[in-house]
Amino acid sequence: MKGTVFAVALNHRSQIDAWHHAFQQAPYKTAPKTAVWFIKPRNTIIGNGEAIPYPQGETVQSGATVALIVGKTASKVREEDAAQYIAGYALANEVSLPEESFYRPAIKAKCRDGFCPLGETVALKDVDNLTIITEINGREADSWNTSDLQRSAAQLLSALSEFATLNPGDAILIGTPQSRTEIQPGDQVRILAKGFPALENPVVDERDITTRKTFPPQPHPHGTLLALGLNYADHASELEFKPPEEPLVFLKAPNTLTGDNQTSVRPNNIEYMHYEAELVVVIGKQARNVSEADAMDYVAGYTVCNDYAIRDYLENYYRPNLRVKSRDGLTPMLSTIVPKDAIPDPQNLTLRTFVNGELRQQGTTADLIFSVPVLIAYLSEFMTLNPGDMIATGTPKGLSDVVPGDEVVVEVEGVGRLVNRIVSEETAK
Ligand SMILES: O=C(O)C/C(=C\C=C(/O)C(=O)O)C(=O)O
Ligand SMILES: [Mg+2]
Repeated sequence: MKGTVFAVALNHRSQIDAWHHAFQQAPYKTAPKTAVWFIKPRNTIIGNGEAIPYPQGETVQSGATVALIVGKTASKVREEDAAQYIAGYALANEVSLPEESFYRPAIKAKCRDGFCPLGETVALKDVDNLTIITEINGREADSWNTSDLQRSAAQLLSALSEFATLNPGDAILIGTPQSRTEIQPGDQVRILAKGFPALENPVVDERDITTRKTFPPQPHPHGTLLALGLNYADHASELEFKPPEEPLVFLKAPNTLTGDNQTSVRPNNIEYMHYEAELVVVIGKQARNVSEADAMDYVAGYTVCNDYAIRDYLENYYRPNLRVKSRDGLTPMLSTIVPKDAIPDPQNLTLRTFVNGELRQQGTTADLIFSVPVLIAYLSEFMTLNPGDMIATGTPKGLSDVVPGDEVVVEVEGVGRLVNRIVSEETAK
């Protein structure tokens, strides 16, 4: 799979029923109004026949589904035109630990190594009434029909392309029912649907997997972009949150990246477009189960990003939804990496944001709740970090709204200074 694998949560009617009570809780007290997106990063993707690694002591659930495969660059596509942008479909398995909450992106449940088997692409016209069967060790364990989805594949492509340009090879997993099939080491998981070759994967205790997928050491910015929410206590309290007890990690797709001296679009009819100055750590060497003490050996260097958020679009589900944080061009990042050795102490750098020359945000990485080594140890405990992967470490207090015409400069001491200008949707056309 050469593209980004997007996935949608809560798209099956049985999930809406099962989570009904949770949706009524504060602060939103309503079901999600828009599709709830997340990403299956590159460490999760495996092919037909490859082993699904089973993390010891966890419950693992198979989630048979279909992936829509994008065939042509798609931006703001209408539902009725969606078919022109679809190359075909492939069977997929959205493997997950049980979903205990839809409040956070559940990276630990969904983004483990090998948790997204993907089959061969088939040029089918649509998958709107497709029965998907899961067999475990040759016996049928589950069956569901795509007609029970809330949004069809065409509707999903249209909704996602509204804020994220999709490229050929990108995929969208169209959803799974609430009930999933538990799998165990030694199981053979087979997914079947009419018109598709079977997708078959053995489940293997992850301690028995000796080879890990490597990726070419692509230059920044093509790795997986992980980002921290609320990693500075002063910023958490500014948003009226308690500081987190565990890192709150979410993912951003490549469509959101742009460079220095570029423009970013403020959507019409919103109130909160917030800049976020962040130190970005770039991984230099494959990291899995790395201790805090060794973590810095895996760092190539540092760069700077502006993790813009359209906070109007926050919903209380898989927060923050990609619609808030992964919009086209809304993550400016410097293309230069300052080597690790040039920054003796990444835990003592000043971050600043200037809007039209006025200092609006200032903080120091000394206030990071979870430090760089802690984050690398935390992530590598359940996923392989590869060269080129990036960790945006979060932003300190000092958010304010920015509007078309504003020049926004974010800087991290010793690492760099990144300039961006805000434009309106009309100017961007
Ligand atoms: O968006 C929010 O309200 C908080 C948040 C993410 C915050 C950051 O990106 C950050 O602190 O840098 C969230 O995950 O909900
Ligand atoms: Mg941020």
